[in-house]
Amino acid sequence: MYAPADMFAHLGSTIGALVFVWTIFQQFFPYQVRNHIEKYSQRLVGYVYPYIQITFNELTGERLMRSEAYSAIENYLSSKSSTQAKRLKGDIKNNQSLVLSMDDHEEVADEFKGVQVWWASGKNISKSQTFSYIPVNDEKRYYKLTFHKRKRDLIIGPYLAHVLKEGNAIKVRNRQRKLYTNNGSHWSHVVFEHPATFQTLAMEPEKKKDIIEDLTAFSKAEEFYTRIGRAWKRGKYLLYGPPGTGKSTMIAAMANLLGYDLYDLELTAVKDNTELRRLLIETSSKSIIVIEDIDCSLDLTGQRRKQRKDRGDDQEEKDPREKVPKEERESKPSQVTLSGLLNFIDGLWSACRGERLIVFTTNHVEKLDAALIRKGRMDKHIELSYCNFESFKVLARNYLKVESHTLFPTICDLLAEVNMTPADVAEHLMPKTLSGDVEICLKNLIQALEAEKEKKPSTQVEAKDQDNESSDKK
Ligand SMILES: Nc1ncnc2c1ncn2[C@@H]1O[C@H](COP(=O)(O)OP(=O)(O)OP(=O)(O)O)[C@@H](O)[C@H]1O
Ligand SMILES: [Mg+2]
Repeated sequence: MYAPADMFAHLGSTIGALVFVWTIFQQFFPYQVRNHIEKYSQRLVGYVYPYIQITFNELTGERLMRSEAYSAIENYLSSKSSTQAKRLKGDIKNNQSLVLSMDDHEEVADEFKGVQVWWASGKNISKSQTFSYIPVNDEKRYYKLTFHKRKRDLIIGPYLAHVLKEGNAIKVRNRQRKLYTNNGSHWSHVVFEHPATFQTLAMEPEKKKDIIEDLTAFSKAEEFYTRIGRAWKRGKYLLYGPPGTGKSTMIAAMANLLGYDLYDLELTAVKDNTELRRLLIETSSKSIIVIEDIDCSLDLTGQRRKQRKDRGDDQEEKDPREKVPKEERESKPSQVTLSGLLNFIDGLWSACRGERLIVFTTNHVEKLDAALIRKGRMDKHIELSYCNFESFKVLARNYLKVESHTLFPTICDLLAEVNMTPADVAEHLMPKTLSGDVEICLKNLIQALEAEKEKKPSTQVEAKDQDNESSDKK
């Protein structure tokens, strides 16, 4: 055995000797001979070395574009790198989260169906010496995959497909999402950054769980549909409830849960069915198309509503919560019809790939034509309603960070009697001072609920009765 100092001295002299031999070899053997020797020595190594290596370069093609495979592998390896590699590189992608990847000349191991593989990162530095004032980056990075040659079929086939699929899925999750709005017949977009999540959404836990499960099942059904050879099923949701009950908030939470883009389709700006068709075709996959306030944005009920109006029993203008004034709607008759909309939704996309979710919202579900909401046309009807005690507890947790309080029973009783939207409850729970005294906020809410109770006892009772009626119908 060598002592450590001796060992280093020995190693040093061995390396020195090897460098010397290599220099002599390069000097005295012409290029062709060297090439031959290298070729045969590699072949010789191939007979004894039982591993296969595949290199994935970062830059490919003539124009040296960034390879999609390389970035998918980088994403795939990011979680493994952060637990295994000793030297890491950090970067913030899409203004969102910190993404870690392994630094050059690091190695991480992975396992697939019991088979071990190794990924190593490396870089080649180009020898071309061009003179330039601007520093030229001549480093060419790559990932090298090493595995046993007996497992060739498994790794080249299923494993690499798995790596690319997972890597792309991570990319979709981390990508910067967009909120599109149609400006007449064209989509324009801004970055979508809404903080809403299902966790912060005030709603009965059971109902919330059911929606989350439905959405997750929808987003994962792609493989199933491809396997059975059917066109991708589109999810159609109808969200209804009074203003301020969280319909728009829930749509943002859906987009955040699934990692989808949002298309806010303003139907009043769409001239006719042809324009609507173009807008819908232009939407990308993995997106949610939102059509807000369908009862106001279109004459969706077509003839039926007209006939009712002729009979003189149209109650619309009496409703103070109507969003678009009636005159405005009449002065701008939209050519988009109910049948046009339903036909597109049901037929058009059967030829397109990719997941799309369509969400309609309305404050007045009772005004919609039965054809639009009948079973089969919509996959799910979700009612968002006034704040009850369960929803209040979510808001109290979000705004005040409290799970329980001596004032909770009073609030529970009041909420059972008074209709207040989650938006209004949230407004009262918003701490007015930096110290955010919980008791002051809860007392504010109690005061507001009591004032509401005093104010309109008859209206509240009517509204409750109506609620009961509509839930009986369902
Ligand atoms: N269920 C809820 N959970 C959490 N916050 C809510 C909820 N409902 C409303 N809010 C709060 O109230 C605000 C208004 O809610 P939102 O815009 O989602 O209501 P809406 O149902 O879409 O109303 P409208 O029918 O007028 O479009 C939101 O910014 C949110 O902070
Ligand atoms: Mg809304």
